[in-house]
Amino acid sequence: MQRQNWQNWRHVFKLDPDRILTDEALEAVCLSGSDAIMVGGSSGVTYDNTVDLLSRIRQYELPCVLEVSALEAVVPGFDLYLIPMVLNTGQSDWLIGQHARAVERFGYMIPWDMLVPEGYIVLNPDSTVARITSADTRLEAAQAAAYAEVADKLLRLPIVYVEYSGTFGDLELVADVRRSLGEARLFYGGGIADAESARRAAAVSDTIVVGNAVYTDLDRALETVKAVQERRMINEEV
Ligand SMILES: CC(C)=CCC/C(C)=C/CC/C(C)=C/CC/C(C)=C/CC/C(C)=C/CC/C(C)=C/CC/C(C)=C/COP(=O)(O)OP(=O)(O)O
Ligand SMILES: O=P(O)(O)OC[C@@H](O)CO
Ligand SMILES: [Mg+2]
Repeated sequence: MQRQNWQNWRHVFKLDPDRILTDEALEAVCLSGSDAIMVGGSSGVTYDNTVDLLSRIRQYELPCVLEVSALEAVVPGFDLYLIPMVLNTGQSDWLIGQHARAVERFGYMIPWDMLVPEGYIVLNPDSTVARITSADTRLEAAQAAAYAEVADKLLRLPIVYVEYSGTFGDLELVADVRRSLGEARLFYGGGIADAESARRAAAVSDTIVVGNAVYTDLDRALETVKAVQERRMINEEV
């Protein structure tokens, strides 16, 4: 069980149970040297397609965590469960309402030490996640940093996730968010498609998340792992 290690992750691939990935592609992803696989998506995620993807990933040794986006698709057998809470949503359901219903439903079955909450700041207005959660994506850097500070210092969430799903984000904003954090780790996701974008995003965050590129240009997606590892080696030498 690898559940304690998430704080050291520098690179994660996010795989969507609702999208098709060949066995060869999955093998390349799982043997790439990435720190973990996160299973998740904001739509079309079901119990069956999540079980299917988990069982395929389990042929490999790397940690596999579920980012819960739908109550009916919570599947046992993952190493950890990441629980998104959208900080800049217009509807409290996506901040805490669905969570309360999950607790009503799963009750005493919840292994709390396997759950890690993530404070999401959703910033691409054209993403499915922004539409579903009615996120206020027009935040200035100072506003995003303030949300992050609340998450870190007041709510004490261990992860702040700057989510630009589908597009490469404003890295100056991301850097401002990072400066506002104390204990929380900063996850960045959105539009990382090659070594260069991975390097740039990794310079202003703790963990980078690569999703779409796996499905659109796998070879370049795989280069993102090496880019982050090179950076890690340089940091360890300094
Ligand atoms: C025994 C055992 C294992 C029991 C299970 C214990 C457990 C884990 C219980 C659940 C506890 C709990 C509190 C659950 C929360 C339930 C829930 C549904 C919360 C809401 C989460 C939320 C805010 C979802 C909104 C969407 C979101 C933020 C999804 C994250 C993934 C994401 C952003 C994907 C990218 O999406 P998109 O922009 O759409 O990109 P694609 O179009 O490419 O997909
Ligand atoms: O799909 P991309 O744009 O790589 O984004 C990754 C991840 O942050 C999505 O939740
Ligand atoms: Mg999806």
